[in-house]
Amino acid sequence: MLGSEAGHDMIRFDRVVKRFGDNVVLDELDFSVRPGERVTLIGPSGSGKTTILRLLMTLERADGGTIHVGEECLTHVRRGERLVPADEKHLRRVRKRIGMVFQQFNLFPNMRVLRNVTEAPVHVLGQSTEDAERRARELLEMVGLADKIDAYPTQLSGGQQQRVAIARALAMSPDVLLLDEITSALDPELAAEVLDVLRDLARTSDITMLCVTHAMKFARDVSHRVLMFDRGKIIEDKPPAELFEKPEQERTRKFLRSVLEEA
Ligand SMILES: Nc1ncnc2c1ncn2[C@@H]1O[C@H](COP(=O)(O)OP(=O)(O)OP(=O)(O)O)[C@@H](O)[C@H]1O
Repeated sequence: MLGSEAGHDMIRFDRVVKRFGDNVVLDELDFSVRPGERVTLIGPSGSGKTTILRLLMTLERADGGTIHVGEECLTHVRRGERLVPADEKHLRRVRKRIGMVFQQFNLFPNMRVLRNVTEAPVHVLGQSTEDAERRARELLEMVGLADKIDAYPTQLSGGQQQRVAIARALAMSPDVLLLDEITSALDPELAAEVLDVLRDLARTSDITMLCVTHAMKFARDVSHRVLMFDRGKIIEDKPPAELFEKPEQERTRKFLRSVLEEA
């Protein structure tokens, strides 16, 4: 399925297969996320959650199936009547539409905060420095760091660095924001600051978000849907209140108990 046939989903996986050697991590996985929806992936370590985000970032290639982001197919391009695997040029174009925030902030250490946020809009999207800086200041204000624009990343706390990373991802005006365990490297107090920013973002914008987290409170407060993964398959897909209060599967109950014990 390609282009407009993909319908109205913002993210769509159709029978996606991903293997690492003999390890079949995703086995014909289907799922979709609608525009503006915030979806959280939960599940035990090794169940394939990060692999899904990496496929969307085109950091990994699928071994089978198709992935769409909006109208764009990430996995294939059409050549005449044929579908062929997407080439690097196509991937570069699609990648711009996807924002990602990682556990380990990954800021440019030699650049001040403002430049961290303007770098990609200027060099990848071709925005003027003036426009990019205006937008960066707005975003840094939104994440509560208007007074840190001249600081270097090492002068900031982990929570502040992560908030810069969120502003940096949003500066590209992505269609989709992917968040991979973004609070796991932070102390609870700093994690709370980051989660507050995301709660605000969820309240004030209609950006589509796909998150992997062990922070169940965040999943509950921010998501429209929570998908429980086990061994590369979705075993429950429900609004958070329902999933957390009335999990149907024993596997989900066991996982939720283990996460609560850790907290
Ligand atoms: N680059 C790689 N090479 C080989 N195996 C990999 C690679 N990346 C992931 N895997 C394997 O794929 C499986 C799924 O990993 P993935 O990181 O997606 O799980 P996860 O659900 O995100 O786990 P966690 O909660 O620990 O981050 C694991 O068995 C992992 O060992």
